[in-house]
Amino acid sequence: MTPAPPTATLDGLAFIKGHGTLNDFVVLPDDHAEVDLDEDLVRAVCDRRAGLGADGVLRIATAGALVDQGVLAVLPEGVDAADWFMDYRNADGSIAEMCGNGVRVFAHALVATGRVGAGRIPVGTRSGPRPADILIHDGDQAVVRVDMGEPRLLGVSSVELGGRVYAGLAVDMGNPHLACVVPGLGADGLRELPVHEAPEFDTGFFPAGVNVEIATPLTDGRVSMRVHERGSGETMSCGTGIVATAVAALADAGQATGDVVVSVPGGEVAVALTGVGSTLTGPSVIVAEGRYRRPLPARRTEASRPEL
Ligand SMILES: N[C@@H](CCC[C@H](N)C(=O)O)C(=O)O
Repeated sequence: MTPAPPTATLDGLAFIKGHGTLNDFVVLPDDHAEVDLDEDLVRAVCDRRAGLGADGVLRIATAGALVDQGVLAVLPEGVDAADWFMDYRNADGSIAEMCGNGVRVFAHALVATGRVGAGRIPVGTRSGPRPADILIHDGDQAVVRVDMGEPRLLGVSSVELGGRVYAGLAVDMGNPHLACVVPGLGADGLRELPVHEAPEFDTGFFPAGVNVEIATPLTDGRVSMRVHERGSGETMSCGTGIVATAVAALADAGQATGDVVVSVPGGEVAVALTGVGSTLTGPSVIVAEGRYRRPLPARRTEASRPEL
């Protein structure tokens, strides 16, 4: 008897690799949401030795296809079925509601692959629409501004990291953040902190986990920040965390609105807080495209299900 063929296509999965200030992603174009993007597959793709390596996966699909395939229960408010939807997964396979750097790379990939033209791109996310404007597009490099919506202040909480307690402002950017601005901390001191270690947070306050930012106070419109992301560990940048940090740094300085440049290990990103919304402007770089060849479980359809 001939053994059953693997459920993968031998050609594997088409992918694009990109990053936004070194927060790196594998982008999977899957317009009709046919790939069974389970936790094992995401972890394997993101594995930095046995896989392609990334902080997260961005599946490109239409919002309608994700609903039809049962990946989304309903269309998030403000997202249309025909919109391109950023189906974001952390490196550990968990799903997150939003990813700010991801939206920049996602929008860049939509343009680079010809799915959309220039102009305002309505990107759907689990937190609702996050429109992106490509300000500069030069092949594999782009500068993208993302409308990040209104940050919601949730109160104050604290984390323990490396034996020290840090107080912070809890900010909902569609996903949860605790942005800790540390009095007297400078960029050199920030570099020494053990942000790679998992912070201990208040699970009552953050029942679904939290992304933790440690930042210097605002000086001349700038802050430095490091982040420990839920589901990915320490990353070189986090767009939603950058906006949350700008909110906390401005609040610490007695302001609710303003422009802040946030310096992260992976580069610099600009935030504008208007009081009713926020934008994030920064780079996107596409570094590779190819095919991921590890055998993949195909989504079973009635047509492909073997007869018993
Ligand atoms: N790096 C992202 C955030 C990704 C999701 C986050 N780890 C979470 O679980 O909420 C960004 O750029 O915003």
